[in-house]
Amino acid sequence: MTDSTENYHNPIVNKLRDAGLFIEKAFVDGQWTTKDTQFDVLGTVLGRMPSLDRDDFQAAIRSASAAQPKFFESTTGAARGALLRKWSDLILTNVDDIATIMSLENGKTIGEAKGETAYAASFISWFAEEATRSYGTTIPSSSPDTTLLTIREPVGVCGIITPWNFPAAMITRKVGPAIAAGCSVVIKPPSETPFTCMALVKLALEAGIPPQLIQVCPTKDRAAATELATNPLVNKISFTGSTGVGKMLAKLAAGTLKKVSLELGGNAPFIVFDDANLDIAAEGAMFCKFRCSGQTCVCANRLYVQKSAVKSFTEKLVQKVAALKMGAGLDPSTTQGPLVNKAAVEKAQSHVDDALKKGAKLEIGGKPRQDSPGYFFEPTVVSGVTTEMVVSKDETFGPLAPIFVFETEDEVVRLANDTEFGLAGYFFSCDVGRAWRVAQRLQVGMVGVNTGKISAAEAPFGGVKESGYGKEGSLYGLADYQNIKSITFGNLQQ
Ligand SMILES: NC(=O)c1ccc[n+]([C@@H]2O[C@H](COP(=O)([O-])OP(=O)(O)OC[C@H]3O[C@@H](n4cnc5c(N)ncnc54)[C@H](O)[C@@H]3O)[C@@H](O)[C@H]2O)c1
Ligand SMILES: O=CCCC(=O)O
Repeated sequence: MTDSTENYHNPIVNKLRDAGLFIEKAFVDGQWTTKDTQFDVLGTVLGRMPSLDRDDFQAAIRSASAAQPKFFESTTGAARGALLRKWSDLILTNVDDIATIMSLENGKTIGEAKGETAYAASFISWFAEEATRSYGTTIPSSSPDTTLLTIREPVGVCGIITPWNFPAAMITRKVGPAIAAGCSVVIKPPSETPFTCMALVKLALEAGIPPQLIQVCPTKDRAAATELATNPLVNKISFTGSTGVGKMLAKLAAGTLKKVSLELGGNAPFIVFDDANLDIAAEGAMFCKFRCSGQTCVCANRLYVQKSAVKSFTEKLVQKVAALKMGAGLDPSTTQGPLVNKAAVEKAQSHVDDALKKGAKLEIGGKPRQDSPGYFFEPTVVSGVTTEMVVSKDETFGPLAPIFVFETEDEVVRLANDTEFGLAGYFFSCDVGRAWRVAQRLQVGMVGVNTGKISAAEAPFGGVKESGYGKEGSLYGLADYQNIKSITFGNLQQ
């Protein structure tokens, strides 16, 4: 192990204004550290990271546990807010470098990467404000002899595990409220995209956040990462990722009854009624289907279009898809970056093949492409899709827009809800009565009505059913990192 933050010869640093933001190290107990056991990020194209083991996780947890009470006891909400505000400002000042690192490790376009960096910073600045609004209550007591009130306390040490598709925002949406509440965190960043996380943490230190408060344990050893779910010193685990891994972590966390937040997979319905503005609907579909090349948990997975609108909507969508341009994320003319890996391309292909085999029609796209390095799959639209096809049940997590036809409102609501997932849902209609009805009837945590954009720091983010539990961002996000303590005061007068 070493305490050096020096950076060296990796060619990526030539693309950065501040080469020190590219860090191939872990951050444990206030030290930048490395190990002999390492893993490649993007093969060997980008860099290497130390792969931490269970002992390292335990050391990080112990250090975070020792630091947390000191931090909470020595800071007010306003002081924690000031630290977070400074961190958010530093992220925005370094947006170009962070976006460059993110685009290189994730593949998303530089425009999207800058957008995500601003989105990531917005969670920190949001929770900087929330830190000062952590109110308790006074409660009318049922007994004349007592006075009852509540205060909010940090849960303690939070284990944080996040996916590669939003290398910055999934981390700040958790770390922002954790620090606002007075918690410490041990982060297991995604092994596909650890470098964005390290840059963010370096800026957190520059902002003055105490070193032991944020620990980062990159690893390829998934079993070691489960220490965050089992170690008794960890009080909460917050996970974003697939439903299978989320369920496994929740079971492990039950052993010590940790508080658990789970942001899991989706299978979002996207409904276009025949009274919708079809141009707005097609625009919404482009955003929420093809953002991050279809690799977001809130991406539309099933597009239901009412029979009389299907021809016109499909034409509009195909025309827009034809204008997309695949390529390297750093090329400013690129609108679609590569998928995360070969398996992602194979999954998209298998969903297309299955649909076509069962009678769907290919409108555009439909195959892998290899014009530049990376795993590309053409933005694809398939029509005539039915419930027998795999894509009606399984999240593609890729650039495939499958169009189903429906006839009535009742039918489409039933179809939309016919899934074990319940993260996001979208629909387009100019009928106010229908808008209110359908918004209530969709079994999801988040609904977009006449818009495909539902994500913002102020909007409660989270799902129902097997898409998980807990709300991130918004006025609810801080509470997930706090315990409410009730204090009953006995009346001292006889
Ligand atoms: N609801 C949300 O907010 C949200 C946001 C982004 C992604 N997602 C979901 O995430 C999934 C895609 O991400 P993914 O493929 O990286 O998910 P994943 O579950 O495979 O991985 C997520 C994180 O968990 C880690 N992990 C994986 N297996 C583990 C194990 N056995 N023990 C400990 N840690 C483990 C990974 O290394 C990564 O850091 C999709 O289903 C998507 O819908 C949900
Ligand atoms: O992938 C899921 C998160 C994306 C978002 O916050 O909009």
